[in-house]
Amino acid sequence: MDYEPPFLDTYKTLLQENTGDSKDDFCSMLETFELPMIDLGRLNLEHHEREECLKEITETAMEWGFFQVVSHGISQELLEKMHSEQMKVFYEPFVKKCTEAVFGLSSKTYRWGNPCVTNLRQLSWSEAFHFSMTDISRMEQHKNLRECIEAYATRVANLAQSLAEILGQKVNINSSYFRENCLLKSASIRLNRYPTCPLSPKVYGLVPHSDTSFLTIVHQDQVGGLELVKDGKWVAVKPNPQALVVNIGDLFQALSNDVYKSIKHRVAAAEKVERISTAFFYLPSEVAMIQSCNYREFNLKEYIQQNEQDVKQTGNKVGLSRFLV
Ligand SMILES: O=C(O)CCC(=O)C(=O)O
Ligand SMILES: [Fe+2]
Repeated sequence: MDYEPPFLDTYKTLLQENTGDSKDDFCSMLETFELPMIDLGRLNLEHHEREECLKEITETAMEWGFFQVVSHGISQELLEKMHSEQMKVFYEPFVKKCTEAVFGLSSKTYRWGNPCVTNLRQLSWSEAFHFSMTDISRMEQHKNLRECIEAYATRVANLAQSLAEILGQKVNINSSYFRENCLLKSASIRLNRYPTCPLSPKVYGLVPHSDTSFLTIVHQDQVGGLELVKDGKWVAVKPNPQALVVNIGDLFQALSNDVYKSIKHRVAAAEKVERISTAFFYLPSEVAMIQSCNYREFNLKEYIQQNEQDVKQTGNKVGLSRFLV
C-alpha cells in the first residue's frame, strides 16, 4: 500500500497521548438524518410544479443550509467516471503525490493530515487534491483526469449557477451578479479520500469547518460520514450516491444578510471502508465585491487573507464574524 499517507507513524505520539480520551460530541452514535431531497426535474414542468420546487429550494436552504438534489443534470456515467479517475490518482504512490511533479502545479495542491496539529481534534484523517479551475487548465499530465474534471465541473457549475440565481432572487440579488462574477475559472474542486482509520471514533476524517464558497456541491459515495449541525446538534447524513449535496457557504451567508446560513460540517473518519467525495466550490472572482448590510464590503481575496492570518495566529478560521459591521 505505497499510496497510503503515513498517518500512524506521523501522528504516533499524538495518538498515544490521547488514547482512551473519548469526547462527548465526537463522531460516533449520532442521529442519522436523510437530508431534504429536492427533485430538480420539476423546474422544467408547468408553472405550479416549478413554483413549488423554487419554494422548496429557498425554504430548505433557509432552514438547513444544506439539501440534496436529484435530476441534477449530471449523468450517473460521469459521476462514476469521476470516481474512478479520482481513485486512480489517489492510488499513485504517496511519494509521487507529495511531489510537485505529479501535476506540475503548486505543492499546495495535495494535502494529507494536517501540517501542524497539537491535539487529535485538529487532525483530519484524509488526503485531498484541491485544484482551482485555472490550475486544471494548466495541467499537462493526467489527461483523463483533467478532461473528466473539466466535464464534471462545467456541468456542476451550471447547476450551481441555477441554484444561486434561485436563492439570490429570494434575497433581491440580481441573477446577473452571479453570471458576471462567478465564471468557471473562479471555481475550484477538491477531491477527497478518507482512508480507513483504526482510531475512527477519536479522530475526524475532516475537521469541523464552514466553506468559504457561495455554494458547495458535493458528490459522495455510499459509505457515509458527512455530519452537520442542525438546531445546535451534530447529526449524521445518510449517504445517497445518486444525489448531490448542496450547501450554503460563507460568501452567500454574507451576501444574503444571514438569510441563508453557512453551516458547520465535518466528516467522521472511515472505520472499515475508505470513502471518496468530490467537492465543487462555486466562487466569485477574487476581486468581486460582497455587499450587504450586516458585513462590511469585502472580496474573496481579503477574506482568504484574513482567514489565513487567523489560522496562523489562533489555529482557527474566524470567518465571517471578522467582517461584521
Ligand atoms: O466529504 C464530504 O462529504 C465533505 C467535504 C467537505 O466538506 C469539503 O471538502 O469542504
Ligand atoms: Fe466543506
